[in-house]
Amino acid sequence: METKHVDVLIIGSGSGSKITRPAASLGYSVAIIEKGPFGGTCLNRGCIPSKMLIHPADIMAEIEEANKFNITVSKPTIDKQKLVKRVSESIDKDSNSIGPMYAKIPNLSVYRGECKFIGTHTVQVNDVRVSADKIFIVAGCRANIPTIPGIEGTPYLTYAEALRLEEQPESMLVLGGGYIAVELGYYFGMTGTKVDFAVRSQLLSAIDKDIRKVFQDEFCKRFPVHLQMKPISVSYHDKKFHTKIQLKTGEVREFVTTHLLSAIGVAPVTDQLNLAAHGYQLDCEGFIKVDSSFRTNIPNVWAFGDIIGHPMFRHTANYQGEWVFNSVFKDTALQKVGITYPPIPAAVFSNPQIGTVGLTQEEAEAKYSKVLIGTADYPDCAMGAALQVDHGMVKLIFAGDGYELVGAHIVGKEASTLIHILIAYMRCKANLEILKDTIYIHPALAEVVRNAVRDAVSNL
Ligand SMILES: Cc1cc2nc3c(=O)[nH]c(=O)nc-3n(C[C@H](O)[C@H](O)[C@H](O)COP(=O)(O)OP(=O)(O)OC[C@H]3O[C@@H](n4cnc5c(N)ncnc54)[C@H](O)[C@@H]3O)c2cc1C
Ligand SMILES: NC(=O)c1ccc[n+]([C@@H]2O[C@H](COP(=O)([O-])OP(=O)(O)OC[C@H]3O[C@@H](n4cnc5c(N)ncnc54)[C@H](O)[C@@H]3O)[C@@H](O)[C@H]2O)c1
Repeated sequence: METKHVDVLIIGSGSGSKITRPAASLGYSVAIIEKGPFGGTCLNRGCIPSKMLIHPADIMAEIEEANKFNITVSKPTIDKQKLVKRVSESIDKDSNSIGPMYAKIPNLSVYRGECKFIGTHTVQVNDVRVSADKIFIVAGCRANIPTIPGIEGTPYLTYAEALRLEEQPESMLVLGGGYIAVELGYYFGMTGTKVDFAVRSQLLSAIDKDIRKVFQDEFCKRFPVHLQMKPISVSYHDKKFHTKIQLKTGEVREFVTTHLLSAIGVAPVTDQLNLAAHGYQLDCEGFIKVDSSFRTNIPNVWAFGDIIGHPMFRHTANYQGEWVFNSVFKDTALQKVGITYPPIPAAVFSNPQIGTVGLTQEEAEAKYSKVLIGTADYPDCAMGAALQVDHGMVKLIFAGDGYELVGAHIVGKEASTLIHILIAYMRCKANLEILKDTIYIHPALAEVVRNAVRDAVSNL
């Protein structure tokens, strides 16, 4: 068995990349271990391919609505095989460019394979034992395995397979109502597949209730969504899934579909890493417990990204990685202080889109005695009329004596972009007065933000 000792070991090449090259460029001996393609979930089976596939779905949705603008378009067709091939090739090219880039760094050793801990500071990958002075565990999550009776052994899809599926599914049942369900289900639904959604509770439960309601109302106009259902059983024969679901009414319905997409959350890969056996503290769901400086309970071992739990976004994992690098290798006093996050935003790239930052109304009301809400609807602003939208909403939440902006939520066209005005305002701790004393471009869609501010003022 070969052994190797390095200064710095990183497990996972997703946001682990925030440590790998920067640490090597400081002259440390560095090792990176990756079991899959370089670039992690976001590049290979997450953010990037999903958005490259959702964009054509958005085009299909625009075409569907073309008649609103007196444009007649004949029914569009989509070459699914070419679309998915193009997306996969583009991603593989990016991912394959990382290895040669790493190979040029003399003090960086690269190990391809699944590693597991065999000591607190030692892992085994293939037939090599690697130990390190400093270890960064950035190994992410995998899709949750559904436990519905009969599903085991059937060719159900998770996001990883769904994003590479070149064939055109005739019909699909989507299990789940979170981010992946509404994004990938929308993609399939708009590109030729008959999609039904089976949701345990409601769509996007973490989103502010008013925003969620607009989303749910619109989404349910497009697709059959079965809320508060309970899966009973799955069987697969004659190339069809037979999924029995108990609906809210108590009725048990069988859905017969060519495809079944399971989108019921993700779980950390801490079991595969054998962490508990070596004294690493995990929470009840298996995520690594870290303090506010991302230190695990084992000295000189840090963890960040999806493997430490919510929020699980690439932008937060990257932010954490940059903070960890800076605080461990540069401004070390920060390790004693811990991270203070700026406002954390998120977007749902479905239809309608959602952009959100800060507290929901429920969270704000639980935290502050004084809460002021302002809302405005897209159709009531000039650009809303030009776009002929019949839905869309901005909701602003101000709190405290000075009415600081503590939450902002948007559902509707361009929500993932529009929310950035409010991310910046929140980052600068802007209050109602500042948002009111701002000139918003006329007649940009951002005027709907101005209208929500005016509504808050009228509610004072
Ligand atoms: C379908 C989908 C769409 C998404 N869309 C968005 C989006 O639009 N915006 C957004 O912000 N986030 C999105 N996310 C979430 C985002 O992808 C994750 O939050 C982010 O990738 C987490 O980064 P990470 O570095 O923590 O983990 P990962 O990117 O998962 O990296 C972990 C790496 O560790 C490797 N690894 C694991 N175990 C081992 C082992 N034992 N040995 C060696 N290597 C190992 C894995 O192969 C992987 O490459 C999406 C996720 C999915 C699934
Ligand atoms: N746009 C984005 O930023 C984006 C997009 C996709 C994924 N993501 C990230 O990836 C993570 C995983 O996404 P996800 O959609 O799988 O998870 P999620 O946590 O968003 O949603 C999981 C859904 O599955 C349901 N569920 C859970 N267990 C179930 C069970 N046993 N039976 C039936 N339903 C069940 C939940 O009620 C929920 O509706 C998200 O938390 C998010 O952080 C982000």
